[in-house]
Amino acid sequence: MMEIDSVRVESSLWIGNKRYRAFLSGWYFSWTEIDKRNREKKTISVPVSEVIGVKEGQVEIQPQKKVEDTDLDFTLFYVKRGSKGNGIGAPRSLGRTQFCCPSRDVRDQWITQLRTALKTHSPSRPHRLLVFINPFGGKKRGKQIFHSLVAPLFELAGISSHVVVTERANQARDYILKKDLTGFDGVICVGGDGMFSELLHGVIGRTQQEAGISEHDPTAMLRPCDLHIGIIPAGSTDCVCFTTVGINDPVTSTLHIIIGDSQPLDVCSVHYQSTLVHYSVSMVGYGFYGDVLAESERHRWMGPLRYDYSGCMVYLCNRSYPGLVQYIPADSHISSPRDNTRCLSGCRVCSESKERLFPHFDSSSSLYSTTVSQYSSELEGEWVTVEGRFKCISLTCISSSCPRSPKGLSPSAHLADGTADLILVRETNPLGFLTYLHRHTNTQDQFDLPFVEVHRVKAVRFSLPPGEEEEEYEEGDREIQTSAERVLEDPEKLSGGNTAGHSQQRFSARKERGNVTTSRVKRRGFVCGPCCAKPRSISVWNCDGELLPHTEISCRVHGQLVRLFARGIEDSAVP
Ligand SMILES: CCCCCCCCCCCCC/C=C/[C@@H](O)[C@H](COP(=O)(O)O)NC(=O)CCCCCCCCCCCCCCC
Ligand SMILES: Nc1ncnc2c1ncn2[C@@H]1O[C@H](COP(=O)(O)OP(=O)(O)O)[C@@H](O)[C@H]1O
Ligand SMILES: [Ca+2]
Repeated sequence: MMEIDSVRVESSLWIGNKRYRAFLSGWYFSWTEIDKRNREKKTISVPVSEVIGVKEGQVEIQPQKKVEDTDLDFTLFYVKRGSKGNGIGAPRSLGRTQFCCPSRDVRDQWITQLRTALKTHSPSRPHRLLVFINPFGGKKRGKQIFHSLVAPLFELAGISSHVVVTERANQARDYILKKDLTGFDGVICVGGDGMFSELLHGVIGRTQQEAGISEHDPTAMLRPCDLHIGIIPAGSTDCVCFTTVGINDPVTSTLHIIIGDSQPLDVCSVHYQSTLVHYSVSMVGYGFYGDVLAESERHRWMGPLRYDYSGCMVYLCNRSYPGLVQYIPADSHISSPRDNTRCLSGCRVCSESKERLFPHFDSSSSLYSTTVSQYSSELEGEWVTVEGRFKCISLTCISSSCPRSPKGLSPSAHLADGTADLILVRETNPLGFLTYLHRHTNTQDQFDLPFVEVHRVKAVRFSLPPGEEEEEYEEGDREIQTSAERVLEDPEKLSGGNTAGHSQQRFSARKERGNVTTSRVKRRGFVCGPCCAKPRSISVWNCDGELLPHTEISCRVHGQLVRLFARGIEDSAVP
């Protein structure tokens, strides 16, 4: 018999030939084995928010779909936590349990009750998603990963998707900026950090355009984006996925998307004079990381290995670069890059940051006050100046961990605290620099070296020493337009109003990818490869895997600007 009251649903059920007592109460669905003497044995509990679907009959979807429509059975699919895989967070897989009921009536009641609970307890699940697949990312397995691993799970969960297989770089970004997105609850990329970056630019640009905020204005307070971004890892580094989920596994990421997990993320805007150049989440890097990226673009055919090969080549060149770095420190009472903490799921530092970042947010109506200033007070503070020769300069909003470096560029960085970590590695001997690099891969502290310093910051700017002035690019001239400008053919709609001059900027760091050719960034005194004869004094910025066309840039952190379908790293056994 089935007992139903306002707080609890209960009945006997069978799994195979074993009898269970099943309960649905509050947020959990549980089943306890009852032995022949009516004693309770072990209980399995699944949060309703982690149920993927409830199907009539005996249903299998792996290794292939099989449905046997029997009267007494129903099959429950849910998120199952696996043991540690090859990441720093636990992988998730699809759990499946087939229940047999005493009657068809009881079966139908269980299905109805479970589906109602699912609707009540999972209000933020997506129903319709826009998916972009880069067929050339990473090992070129994007399409296969989506169709074999992701699509069957979406179908099981009742999520419909519109799929776009990209044919050119920036197609996904332009689509988000230009097309009607009504009805979509999120945008998904199947690819690497470059594809994520396209979605990031599309979503931020579109939100600012709709809010009438100029992305070019370095002091403007950007509007946080409602449309969630999901990442199915199928690229080379997949740093954003690894840092926000703890593992690069397409099934784990798909399950986070289905249950509508939400993880806010800091974003850094990079400006040249008063023009927006790029947004970054994982790394804005000059010196070593810039040179590695420039070199690796020539070896794209090697796939993900190109970074290791180029890393060795650039390491052997043993270069350092002069520069002037200025930064505005973040409040050191809140957190520090050397406090040995990790930003884990439900992080206190990040949740307490929300109020500080959005003092004008009205949580009762989920609205931002339109009467308050569009300009951020976050930029208040003293600029600190550091001058010298550097092996590398890196700025990262998040820890930027990846399989190559499981603790990341800055292990104690926070995903959503409104700050970034600035790492300055001064000129040193090759063994010293190798020690620094190697410490990214083990438990030793990479900041505990005399030539390394790290600062938690809100903004950074970089300039060359006098006499090393910046040059314009000559190659493959292309108009630079920001996200908003691409969509808004009518610039008057932008309230910031300083867009007119920006399309004059020349952007010639032209890159074409995948099956197309790659033309490298060239500048005087900058010759890629280990074979260069003369020392170079200017490197190039690597911004989340893109080469920037400018050297004297300024960067600013925008706290919790976007949201991912993720929940941070849950495993406490992180290195
Ligand atoms: C001796 C071992 C050294 C290991 C050093 C590991 C440092 C790892 C830091 C990782 C920071 C990752 C930041 C993320 C950047 C991505 O956004 C971005 C784009 O990714 P996508 O292609 O998937 O679109 N990726 C990158 O720019 C790649 C940067 C990768 C740098 C790796 C360098 C490997 C260096 C190996 C040096 C070996 C020296 C050996 C000398 C004998
Ligand atoms: N169809 C396509 N052809 C060429 N380039 C593309 C295409 N789709 C996306 N891209 C670009 O390829 C770059 C790399 O893609 P990504 O998915 O990040 O792979 P990887 O991690 O291997 O670099 C991205 O910057 C993206 O803009
Ligand atoms: Ca941060």
